Amino acid sequence: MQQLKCDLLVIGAGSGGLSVAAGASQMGADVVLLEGHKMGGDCLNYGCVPSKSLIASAKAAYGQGHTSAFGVADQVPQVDYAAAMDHVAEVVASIEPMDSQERSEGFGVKVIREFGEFISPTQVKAGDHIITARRVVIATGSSPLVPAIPGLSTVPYVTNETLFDQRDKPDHLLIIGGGPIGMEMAQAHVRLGCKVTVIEGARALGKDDPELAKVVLDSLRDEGVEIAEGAMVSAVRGQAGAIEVETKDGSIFKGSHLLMAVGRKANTDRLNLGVAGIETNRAGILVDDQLRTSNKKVYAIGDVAGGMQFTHVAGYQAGVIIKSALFGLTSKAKSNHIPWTTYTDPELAQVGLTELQARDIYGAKLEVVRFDYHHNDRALAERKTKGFIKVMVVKGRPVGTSIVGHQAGELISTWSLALANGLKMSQIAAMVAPYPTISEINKRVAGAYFSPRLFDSQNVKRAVRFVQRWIS
Ligand SMILES: Cc1cc2nc3c(=O)[nH]c(=O)nc-3n(C[C@H](O)[C@H](O)[C@H](O)COP(=O)(O)OP(=O)(O)OC[C@H]3O[C@@H](n4cnc5c(N)ncnc54)[C@H](O)[C@@H]3O)c2cc1C
Ligand SMILES: NC(=O)c1ccc[n+]([C@@H]2O[C@H](COP(=O)([O-])OP(=O)(O)OC[C@H]3O[C@@H](n4cnc5c(N)ncnc54)[C@H](O)[C@@H]3O)[C@@H](O)[C@H]2O)c1
Repeated sequence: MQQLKCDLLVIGAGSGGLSVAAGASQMGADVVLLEGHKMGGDCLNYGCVPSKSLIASAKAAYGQGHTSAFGVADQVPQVDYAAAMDHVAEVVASIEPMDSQERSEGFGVKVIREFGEFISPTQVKAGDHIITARRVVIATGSSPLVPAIPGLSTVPYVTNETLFDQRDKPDHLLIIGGGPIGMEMAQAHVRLGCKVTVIEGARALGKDDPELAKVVLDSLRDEGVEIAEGAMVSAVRGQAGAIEVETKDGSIFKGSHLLMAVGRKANTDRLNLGVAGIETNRAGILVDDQLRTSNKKVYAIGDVAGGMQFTHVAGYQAGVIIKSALFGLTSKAKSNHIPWTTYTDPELAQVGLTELQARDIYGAKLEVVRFDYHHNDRALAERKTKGFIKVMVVKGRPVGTSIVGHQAGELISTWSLALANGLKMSQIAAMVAPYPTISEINKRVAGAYFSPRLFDSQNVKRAVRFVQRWIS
């Protein structure tokens, strides 16, 4: 056994772990990073990158069939599913160097390609190394949850970890779960020429404002995706090419392939957390607002910490703990300014409170302002007029923003900035956006907040009449 000592031991080289290790090492800490599987974790290998790359193929296919409104004849897209998946693999490969062992080593990090497990509150064993660290960061991510549905273990199915290895185009893809994975992959596959059925036990896109989710779901249905909601799966049977999914009410859905997308399970199994006094619940490792576990020398970040499960959250949390682990400063993680986007077409983006949440908290003090895409000139030029923004405002400051429409994921960052810094609607209204851009929507919705105050106010009208009498 080789004994190692370090300032910071990071377990898991995904979105969170890579950021902590690189940041801490470049600031002078002695860092060891463990990775038992692929460098880059879920986001690079099985998550964000492959899914957005496949969505890009699907968008290209859809685009070919929808050009006539622009004066260019529609084409029937000739989709080569295997080639689309090869494009996905190429994109992953092009990003791999950014997350590689060599890059981390370039920052001075010692990388050990082994799974780690605690053998004491401050010691972790990885292969033939025992590492003693001043502070440990657990960033081991999550895996697809595969529930014990009767019959599931007897049929072939894919998860996000195997979907992108597939080269045979599914004739009819059944997807269990209508969350972001299910809905993004449903639209991608229908656009690539597959029949698609989504079977969702509750409400599809259930974490988002239902008014906005409906715009996305209607679009997907218009494109041919069958979406069954309130359809909890109770049994699965069949064989490759002929799969049947049964729901609690006795409905049966038939398809050729099956994708399981029913949520995530925190990667804690291999860690031997008990020996380190680290507590967990169903969602993952329990952390306080400084991301410390019940063992105060150990932090947990990213998906394994059971909160919002996004790459940008893991990256943000990495920054939070670097401050406290390296400089001993109190550093708290906030969540009110964390946005998320589901990359369907139209996109669906949220930051802060939804309308329902804001109404629960603020009641009559809440004002909701809206602006529709069809009033935006660029959206009209591009024929992307579906969608709207709504901003929840309390005493002149936004407390949440929801956007459904073209580039919603790009537009939402402005509102994260506003929430992170407690900006007022007047500060958003003071911004000037270039004409004609989709981003004018952000300014116009702030304008919509002030319009009734300016244009419907008798006081303003009286003041203008008064001043006009006196100026020459
Ligand atoms: C299909 C899909 C699409 C997604 N799309 C988006 C998106 O568009 N935008 C977005 O923000 N998020 C997206 N996500 C979520 C995003 O991928 C995760 O939130 C993010 O990867 C979490 O980062 P992490 O560092 O917590 O974990 P990971 O990136 O998963 O890294 C964890 C690493 O730890 C390693 N590991 C586990 N146990 C051990 C151990 N004991 N010892 C050593 N190493 C270990 C694993 O092998 C892995 O490499 C998507 C997820 C999926 C599944
Ligand atoms: N664009 C993005 O940022 C993006 C994209 C994909 C995934 N992600 C991340 O990955 C996480 C996981 O995504 P997900 O879609 O797997 O999970 P999810 O938890 O968001 O959705 C899973 C869905 O499956 C349903 N379900 C569970 N059991 C079922 C059953 N037996 N029968 C029918 N339906 C059932 C649930 O009601 C839920 O709606 C997301 O929460 C998100 O954090 C992010």
